[in-house]
Amino acid sequence: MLRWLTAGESHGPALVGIIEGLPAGVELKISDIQDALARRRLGYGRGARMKFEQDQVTIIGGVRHGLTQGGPVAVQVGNTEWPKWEKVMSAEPVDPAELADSARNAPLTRPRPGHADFTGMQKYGFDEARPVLERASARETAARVALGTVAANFLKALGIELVSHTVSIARVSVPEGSPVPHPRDVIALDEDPLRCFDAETSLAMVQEVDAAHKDGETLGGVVEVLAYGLPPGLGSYVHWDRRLDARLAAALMGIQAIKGVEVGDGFQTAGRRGSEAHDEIVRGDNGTIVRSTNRAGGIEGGMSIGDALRVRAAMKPIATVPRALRTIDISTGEDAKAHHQRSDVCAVPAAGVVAEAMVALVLAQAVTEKFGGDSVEETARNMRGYLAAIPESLDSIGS
Ligand SMILES: Cc1cc2nc3c(=O)[nH]c(=O)nc-3n(C[C@H](O)[C@H](O)[C@H](O)COP(=O)(O)O)c2cc1C
Ligand SMILES: C=C(O[C@@H]1CC(C(=O)O)=C[C@@H](OP(=O)(O)O)[C@H]1O)C(=O)O
Repeated sequence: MLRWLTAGESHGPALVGIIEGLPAGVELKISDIQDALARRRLGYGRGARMKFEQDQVTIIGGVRHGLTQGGPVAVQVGNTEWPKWEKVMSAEPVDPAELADSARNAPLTRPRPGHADFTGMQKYGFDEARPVLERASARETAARVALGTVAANFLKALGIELVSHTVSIARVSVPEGSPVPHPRDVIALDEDPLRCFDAETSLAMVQEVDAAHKDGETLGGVVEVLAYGLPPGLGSYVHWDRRLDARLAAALMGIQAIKGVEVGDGFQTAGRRGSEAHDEIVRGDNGTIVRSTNRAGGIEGGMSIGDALRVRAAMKPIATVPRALRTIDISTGEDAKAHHQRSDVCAVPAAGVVAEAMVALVLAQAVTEKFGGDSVEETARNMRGYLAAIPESLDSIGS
């Protein structure tokens, strides 16, 4: 089984990710991970930290001469700001006198609504929020994107490719029925300030972010991830926790600030009549069986159907609102304004890159389950054998 874990704090020395269960022979270079991390830093509306902090990537194990070896792959993403935090975040005990004048170490006793701060303090028995926010912070998503790169490289070797894009920022959305991007569009997408595939909508999104910034506000939005080249039959209908849609939903909901997930047309489908809700099975031009539409987002019965996969995730507005929200100072019991130093106005484009990484990890897990293999060649051979044995495979419309 493919599994993965991350460790590390937002202002610690580094984040670490480990992925275990991938076959040998997956191509992986440090620059692949650096490129993915650079994409995660993009996006109009991100805060000051993204400008000065760099992600320092080291592959600690599992890769030799650019190829995975079959063992766990461990990646470290160093925080370049660590020297400023060395005392505050030291793993070793520190003499309190050394921290007495440290503004960075000032107790965070005004928990921010919308964050893990207050309940985290109650649950773990802390008298301030620093230990909570250090791990709850979405800085951790850098490690997930690093691991997602390994998964995406594995999938690519099997002809499966992913792309993500921004569908809406606050109330500004791409028009319904707009073209969806393909992985070949990723350079154009990354050049767009909001990773939006529709230039006109992107301009309106920039204005929305500017207006929110001016008003001391923050914004959320919706991202979409597409995967092309999937074989039919990943996941299963036989049990709830084998369903591919359920596993994708859990992975997407596991991203900080994601509050809703849609598969295909999702909530819109609920408002349609049955005859307009599904994807009819018809003969394509070359005689193969195809779908007339892709409303289901490439999943039926908890399984990939061989058509393009399409999932969306809705992000709430950043909770550290400059126009600070009401809270209680836990040290005094008095009414107060929530702690605020700096923050992103909008991190939706970055969330799209993180969502892409999570989808890549879930798909890689489903592929290894279905096809096994200790080398990529063995996995590919098993997949080819399976596809050859399917009497009529699907050509995907729109891929
Ligand atoms: C890529 C990304 C960047 C984020 N940046 C910030 C930020 O700068 N400030 C902030 O308050 N929250 C930020 N968040 C969101 C918080 O981490 C999140 O709202 C918090 O963990 C609580 O959300 P939850 O209730 O879903 O866990 C970001 C989330 C993501 C995915
Ligand atoms: C550091 C990252 O995102 C951070 C996520 C985050 C949060 O509360 O989730 C808060 C901000 O950090 P800080 O409070 O130190 O300014 C973001 O910059 C990153 O994405 O690499």
